[in-house]
Amino acid sequence: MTVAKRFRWEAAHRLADHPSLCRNLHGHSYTCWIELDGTPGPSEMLIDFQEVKRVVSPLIDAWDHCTYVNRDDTALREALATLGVKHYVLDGRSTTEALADYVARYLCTHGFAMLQDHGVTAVQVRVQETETCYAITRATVADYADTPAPDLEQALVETEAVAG
Ligand SMILES: Nc1nc2c(c(=O)[nH]1)N=C([C@H](O)[C@H](O)COP(=O)(O)OP(=O)(O)OP(=O)(O)O)CN2
Ligand SMILES: [Zn+2]
Repeated sequence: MTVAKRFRWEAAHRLADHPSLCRNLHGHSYTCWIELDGTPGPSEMLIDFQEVKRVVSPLIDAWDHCTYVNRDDTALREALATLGVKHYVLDGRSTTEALADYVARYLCTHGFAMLQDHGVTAVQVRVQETETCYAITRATVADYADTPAPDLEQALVETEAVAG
């Protein structure tokens, strides 16, 4: 059985080393489908969608109306700091693939016990960046037992003046 929950957020980013338009700062209305695989128990519910939302929402809230910035992109980091606007520092490029992997890692680490308790064995995360492109990553929950959980507080830079 596979069940799925959708999330949405708005964010800006750039791929600084991209040979074409994507090197410019631009924005996307991101959509993310999280699919969870397992066998429902006597409750006829594999996992309550609200539990998935409880785990993933802090990440989506951190990402909504942020600018993703690569830790190595010092020019953009300085500009964002000067402007005092919300941004989220990634240890690499803000590609659709990287964001899908990040969501999967976030869910499978912060939600590890919850997923195991409900017998969720695997997740698929699909992040859609534009109408014409998306990335899907597949993760086996048991593989994340010793994986460090992403730390939102370290990655999110938000000034009081712009916090929602
Ligand atoms: N494999 C990847 N390729 C590209 C990524 C990515 O994350 N993974 N990202 C970009 C850019 O961020 C861009 O925003 C999206 O690119 P693209 O699909 O080319 O966008 P367009 O709106 O120009 O696409 P249309 O062809 O007009 O639909 C680039 N590549
Ligand atoms: Zn883009």
